[in-house]
Amino acid sequence: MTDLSADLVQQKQRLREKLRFRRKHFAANLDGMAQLAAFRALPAPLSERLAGHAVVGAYVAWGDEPDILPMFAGVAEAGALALPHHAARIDAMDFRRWRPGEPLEKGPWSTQQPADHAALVTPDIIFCPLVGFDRKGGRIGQGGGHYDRYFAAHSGALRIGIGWSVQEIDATPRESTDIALDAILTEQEFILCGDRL
Ligand SMILES: Nc1nc2c(c(=O)[nH]1)N(C=O)[C@@H](CNc1ccc(C(=O)N[C@@H](CCC(=O)O)C(=O)O)cc1)CN2
Ligand SMILES: Nc1ncnc2c1ncn2[C@@H]1O[C@H](COP(=O)(O)OP(=O)(O)OP(=O)(O)O)[C@@H](O)[C@H]1O
Repeated sequence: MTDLSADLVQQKQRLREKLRFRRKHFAANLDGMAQLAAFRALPAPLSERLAGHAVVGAYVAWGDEPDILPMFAGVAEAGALALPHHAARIDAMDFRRWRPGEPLEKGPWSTQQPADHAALVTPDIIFCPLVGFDRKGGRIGQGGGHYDRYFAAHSGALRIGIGWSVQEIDATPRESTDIALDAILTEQEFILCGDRL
């Protein structure tokens, strides 16, 4: 690792700690009505994409992440919802189909995931949880590089970041392996980045 990339990794780690703290306090102070209203409706450009039976990659909220599954109730009933899955910590992240009523299991990173025998699918559009973001589509995740590697291997899938508005920063330190988001959805706005949507 060069000194420059070591420095970027350190900068990102410091930002992650600060942003997780902000996210925790924001989520703890959201009142019940605000919780109910947040992330319940898809912005028009996204619902148009989903109408064509696109396979949607979402996630089961963990800790203070926004819960987005209610937004995809119809998609899930139609059998077009996929969730991240890890066979083991050393294995790459993939996506498995999941329908309401099917079991979820605790994965090797403690997140809830479909059973190991669930069908492997490739989402057309991926909603990924953020630790931090900027308006140009820069993203800070958990730090494992799992989404970065998945995005690199599946560059055709649309990438939508999900976060609370307080997770915004002016600019995220960018490593060569970072892949920009196409859009970001917060409880307040839908931010388009790039020209794929
Ligand atoms: N809800 C949700 N599901 C998800 C993710 C996520 O961030 N949120 N993932 C996103 O990749 C994948 C799971 N992978 C994860 C990898 C690392 C950590 C994490 O918090 N790591 C801690 C250290 C944990 C440890 O070493 O024990 C950290 O980086 O501080 C979380 C999830 C797939 N599913
Ligand atoms: N396409 C890739 N191929 C190989 N290594 C990668 C790739 N993408 C990321 N990495 C590695 O993963 C490390 C962590 O990446 P980064 O700090 O960007 O994580 P993150 O984006 O916060 O996490 P995630 O992608 O899981 O949400 C990077 O320093 C890099 O070494």
